[in-house]
Parts: sequence; structure tokens; C-alpha cells
Amino acid sequence: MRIVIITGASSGMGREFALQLDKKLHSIDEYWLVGRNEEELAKTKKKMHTKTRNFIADFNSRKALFPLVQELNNIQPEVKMLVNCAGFGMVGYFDRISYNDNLSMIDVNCRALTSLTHDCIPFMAVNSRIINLASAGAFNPQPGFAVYCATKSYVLSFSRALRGELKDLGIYVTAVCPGPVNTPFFNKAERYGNVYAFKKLFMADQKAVVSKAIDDSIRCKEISVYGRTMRAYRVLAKVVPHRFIIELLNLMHKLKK
Ligand SMILES: NC(=O)c1ccc[n+]([C@@H]2O[C@H](COP(=O)([O-])OP(=O)(O)OC[C@H]3O[C@@H](n4cnc5c(N)ncnc54)[C@H](OP(=O)(O)O)[C@@H]3O)[C@@H](O)[C@H]2O)c1
Ligand SMILES: C[C@H](O)[C@H](N)C(=O)O
Repeated sequence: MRIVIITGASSGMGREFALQLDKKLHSIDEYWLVGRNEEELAKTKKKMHTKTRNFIADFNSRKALFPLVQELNNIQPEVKMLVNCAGFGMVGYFDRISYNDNLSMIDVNCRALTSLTHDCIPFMAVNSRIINLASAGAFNPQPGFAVYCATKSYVLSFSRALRGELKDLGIYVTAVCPGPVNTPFFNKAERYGNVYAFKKLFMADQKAVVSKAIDDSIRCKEISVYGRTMRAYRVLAKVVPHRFIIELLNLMHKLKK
């Protein structure tokens, strides 16, 4: 049995990955969707045409993935694609964000992604894909978004190294690094501080971001960056010393208060 596993499938880009892959891939027997909000995950499942199973999991718990991993070992399917999309961010200075929220970003964005990737690889054969949602925030540290961007730098670095390890096995890893995307992400991100106004001006359409990410993964690309602005930002973050970017962002963060 050939399956696709998608985390964060109850909202935003994770739901979009499920709906687009459901149309695009033709040899998949089941989609295993993972999310925390049972009602929203059920809405995603209702829109799917391929047989779909929902796994409710809160990645703040280290046991969250046990039922899914147990099912992997019971059924022994072939995992054709793993999409690690679950994640969240909190805008604000580090010392203003609660201990739990800071550590939760690491648990959800890094630990859960790493854990599920480790559990899925034994079930992946030649010509499989792993798509990890990093961020353009991975390209340089961001004051006022410090932990979130650090978690996404982890995802980018881990994905690139893992690609090097797995490509000879025919398992291709793609890190997706979007700029701001028009999903519910930012509605949840402003508990401690406001998002830069310009980010809301440059929000990309989630359908387009996801479509490019899928195409880039199928083409075995290392990194998927949607839009000329973000591709230019990636180059800028490579050539401009990060301490200058940090100073500028810090000033902007202070001015927006
Ligand atoms: N939107 C952007 O501007 C942007 C840009 C670059 C990268 N990203 C990344 O893209 C990914 C998808 O985000 P999105 O924009 O689609 O936002 P979203 O609509 O808020 O979706 C986030 C998803 O992550 C899941 N999630 C959050 N906390 C979780 C937890 N503790 N346990 C299990 N699942 C959890 C959510 O599940 P529930 O809703 O069920 O809790 C939801 O399905 C994230 O990794 C994000 O960092 C977003
Ligand atoms: C939040 C999201 O990751 C986006 N790339 C940003 O930096 O705002």
C-alpha cells in the first residue's frame, strides 16, 4: 500500500498540500492527515477523493505520534511522500514570550518534524519525497521573531543535510522557504507583538506557494522559494552581513510598537 503523510493538514498550506496532491498523484492508496483540531481535519478529509485517514495529534506531547507510528509498523505501507507542514510562530521579543510558547515552537517545528521523519524513512523506497516547511525566516536571524526563525533555520539545515544523506537511496528532500503567506498563521502569531505591516502587504497566495513546492519536490529540488521578492531576499541574506540585517530589523521592531 502506497501512502502520503501530511502534518498540519487541518489548516492553511497543510490542507492545501492534501488537496493538491490528491489531484496530482495517481498511485496513492491512502492519505494519512495529521492535525490537532479534529473538526478542521475532518473538513480536509471531506474534500479528499482518495481514501484518507485522520490522526489527531498535539505535537507538544512526545507521545502524539505514537498511534501513527504504531499503524506504520502494523500495516508496513510504502510512504511515497512525507509533508512536514505543522508549525507555528509567535511574534515578539524572546523575553516577552512565555516559556511554554518559546519551547512549544521548538517542540512542534523541530522535534516533531525530526521524530516523524526518523519514523518514516524505513518505510520509504526509491523515488520517495520528503517536503519540510522551513521559511524565508530561515535565511537570517530576526529580532522579534527569534525562536521561530531559529526553528526554521534548523528545518532548513536539517533538510539540506538529510538530502545529502538520502539522495543516493532515491529519497529526495525539499525544504520549502516561503515568505509571508496568506493563511491563518499570522492570526495566531500576534499574541505578544504585531507582525511587520510590510509582511501583510507582501503575502503570497497559499495555492501558488504549495503548487510550486510540489513541483519543486517532484523535480528533486533542494529548496523551494516562491516569488521573485523572496528569491531576492535569499540572495540579500547571503551577501549582506547578518548583523546589519539584525540591526535594521531590531530598529523596525522598536518603531512598530
Ligand atoms: N503563513 C506563512 O507566512 C508561512 C511562511 C513560511 C512558512 N510557514 C510555515 O508553513 C507551515 C504551515 O503554516 P500555515 O501558514 O499553513 O499556518 P496555519 O494555517 O496556522 O497551519 C499550521 C498547521 O500546523 C498545525 N499545528 C500547529 N501547532 C500544532 C501542534 N502543537 N500540534 C500539531 N499540529 C500543530 C496546525 O494544526 P491545528 O490548526 O489543528 O492546531 C495547522 O494545521 C508552518 O510550519 C509555518 O511555520 C508559514
Ligand atoms: C512567518 C513566515 O515564516 C514568513 N516567512 C516570515 O518570515 O514572516
